Amino acid sequence: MKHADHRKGYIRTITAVSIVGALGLLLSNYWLFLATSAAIAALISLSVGVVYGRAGMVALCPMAFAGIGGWTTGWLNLHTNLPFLADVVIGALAAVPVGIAMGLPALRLRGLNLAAATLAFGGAFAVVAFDRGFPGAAEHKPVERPIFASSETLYFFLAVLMLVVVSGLLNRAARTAIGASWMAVRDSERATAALGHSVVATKLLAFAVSAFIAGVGGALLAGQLGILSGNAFQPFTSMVIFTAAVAFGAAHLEGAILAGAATVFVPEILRLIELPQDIAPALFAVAALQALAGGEAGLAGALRAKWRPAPMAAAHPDRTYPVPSPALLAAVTRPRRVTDNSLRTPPLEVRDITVAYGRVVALDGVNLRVQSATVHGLIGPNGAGKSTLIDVISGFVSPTRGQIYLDGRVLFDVPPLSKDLPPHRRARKGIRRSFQQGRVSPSLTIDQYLRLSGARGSSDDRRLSDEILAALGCPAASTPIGTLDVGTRRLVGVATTLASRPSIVMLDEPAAGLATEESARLANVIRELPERFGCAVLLVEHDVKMIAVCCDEVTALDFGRVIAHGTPRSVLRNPKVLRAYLGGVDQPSRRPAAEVN
Ligand SMILES: Nc1ncnc2c1ncn2[C@@H]1O[C@H](COP(=O)(O)OP(=O)(O)OP(=O)(O)O)[C@@H](O)[C@H]1O
Repeated sequence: MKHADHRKGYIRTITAVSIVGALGLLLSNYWLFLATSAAIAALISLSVGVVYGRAGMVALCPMAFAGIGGWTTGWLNLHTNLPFLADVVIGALAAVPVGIAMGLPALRLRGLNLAAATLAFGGAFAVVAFDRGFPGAAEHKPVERPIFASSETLYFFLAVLMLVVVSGLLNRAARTAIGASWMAVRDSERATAALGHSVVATKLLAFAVSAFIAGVGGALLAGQLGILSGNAFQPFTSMVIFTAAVAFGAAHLEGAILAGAATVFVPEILRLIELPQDIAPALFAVAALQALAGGEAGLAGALRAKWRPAPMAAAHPDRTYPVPSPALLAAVTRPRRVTDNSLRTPPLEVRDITVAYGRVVALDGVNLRVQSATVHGLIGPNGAGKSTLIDVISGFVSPTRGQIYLDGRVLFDVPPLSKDLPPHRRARKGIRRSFQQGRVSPSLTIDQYLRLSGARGSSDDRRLSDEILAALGCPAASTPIGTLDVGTRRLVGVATTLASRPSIVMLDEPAAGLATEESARLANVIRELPERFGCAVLLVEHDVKMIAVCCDEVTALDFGRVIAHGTPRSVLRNPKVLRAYLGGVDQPSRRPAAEVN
């Protein structure tokens, strides 16, 4: 299989090199000039592919970043003796701080609002910086090309080489946790943070990389045209590149090439057949809408799905799991300090947690302790405060009062000492959770998801996580998550959580939406987690059967207060719990915050 893949790869490479070589040698200077423009436009489309295609943020200012790259390269070429390629790299780097600054609105804005902000930024930059003229324009001093790329043919080869190098680096990045975090943040920011990644850093890095790539495009444009004009970097050009990138799917190299070629050759063809060139942007906009109707991957994504169908998950009808090896158990269980006292330290304890959403008191002085290597159930009717408690522990909601202890150490304390760690830092400390809506990123393979979780760093980590996948009956790591059924995705979520060696695993209604049979299988897995992997589990579930089967201890909440705690049997028979689930005339109404004390 691998051999066949290698052979296909060689054939593709030889074909591509032959086509580029033939174009370079056979085309006239005029068509070569256009082909070079297309390669540069493809590079700028790749930059859109990073920030939109991968990270899902609508940024309409790629030409502003390209303009900074072009301006800086022109200035360096005019005023220093640095080699051309150094000018290009420094020019692209100059776009990075502006890219990061442009990423700041993306931390708060999304969709149309972000599009409007970035478009306005591109417009302002064009007026303030580019319309005043590029270096060398006033003196009519063009940027000097390097000797190795002095002719149109050689410059075309240089532009194509840059495109291939940048695309290769992006493909490599896609296989790391950073690349996976871009895709994950597009699917769910909360889930990305819960896996230990800062959403702020992930988004800003996507903007920085995108600005760098567009900056390389602008720098190459400076070498191609010699003297740049502000016309090339207007917001309208940004929108044309963006729509073409969306239509063709510029997250992939082939999509970026098609987008680059379309933005250059479609207007040219329209001119040759004596139609107005201005039709081209409208055509791209229609194509982009068409592509968005079929998903966000564009034409290239759709063709990839057709020609390279994702491997389907191997079926695990009976899910009989191999017993984990002692080495696996030792590796997964967090090393604890070996004193008698620390052996009794509960992995998670919350005291007096109080949360109010305006006048609604969601949690009112909740105390809960999850003992080492146990499953602790958290039950209660709708609105009892279960998810809020998990949100508080994982850092998504700040309580007004209370303390959280992780492995006996203070994680959060209000008042008097306020220690508040953001969700991604809590995840790195060993608090891992799932979400009610099941946010295991469908854009990633299991392997990428494990990387995102920090569970594929070393070869030992890889062996461990593969063994955990097998132990839970999950498919192989290369399987795309998008091809898995809901139940298997949940198991992948649990496996990923375990592979990151957490102190505490919090599962928020893992059986929601599962068929009875799937739910029973999942219950078996959860019940065995402490024994098989030595971890502690906090399980929020409405499925009473699952609670009875899985849990060592249960805490029941109602109206944000603990109404019962003990063994599953005692809690599930407790009259207060029965009343809370069945409702009744003696149910207290939810009291406003002002009345709590
Ligand atoms: N963001 C919010 N703003 C205002 N009120 C909220 C918010 N989130 C939750 N609440 C309220 O807090 C209370 C507790 O909600 P929570 O989602 O924690 O309950 P739950 O026990 O998890 O319910 P379910 O079983 O339906 O998921 C509810 O009254 C809910 O309406």
